[in-house]
Amino acid sequence: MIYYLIALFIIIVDQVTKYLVVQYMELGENIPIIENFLYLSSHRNQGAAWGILQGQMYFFYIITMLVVIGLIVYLQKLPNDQKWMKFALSLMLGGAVGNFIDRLLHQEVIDFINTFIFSYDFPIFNVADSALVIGVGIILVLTLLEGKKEKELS
Ligand SMILES: CCC[C@@H]1OC(=O)[C@@H](C)C[C@H](C)CCCCC(=O)CCC[C@@H](CC)/C=C/C=C(\COC)CC[C@@H](O)[C@@H](O)C[C@H](O)CNC1=O
Repeated sequence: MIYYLIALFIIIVDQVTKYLVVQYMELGENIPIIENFLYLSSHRNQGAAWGILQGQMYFFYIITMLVVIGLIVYLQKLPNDQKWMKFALSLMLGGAVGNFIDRLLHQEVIDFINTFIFSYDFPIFNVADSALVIGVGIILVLTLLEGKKEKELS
């Protein structure tokens, strides 16, 4: 149950930050937070990561629905001792729903976090994307650790 509250928290933070960007920033406006590293840039994306599949909303609705159903089934099935795994799934659930709301309401996703990682202009993203990527990252680490443990045991 707590995991749905985490997902809900992610959705609220995601939607509130997007609301503030829409309300208080012009499209294309750039606000430097840390020069040459972190900027707030009001941006819209009709696609997925790196703007792939622009405008394919029905595809995104179907994929996101499958992702959300998969995450809920997995959250229900996993034993309660798998806290980190369930935490990662709840982050991804919140992220997927956050972007889904944008796609349903606006047929595009609101992005505003603009970072220059090693001077590479990484695509502008949002809180939902961050939750998704962190969730994927935690699952990757858990899987690697699991694999390592098995190797030591065998
Ligand atoms: C994070 C997944 C993208 C997110 O997927 C979603 O919504 C899911 C729930 C539904 C999609 C329809 C299906 C997944 C597509 C998978 C994908 O795309 C490959 C992703 C790899 C990933 C490694 C795990 C890289 C990460 C990139 C970025 C995130 O950096 C933090 C750049 C984000 C910017 O391009 C920004 O404009 C994107 C915009 O906000 C819309 N966001 C989405 O479509």
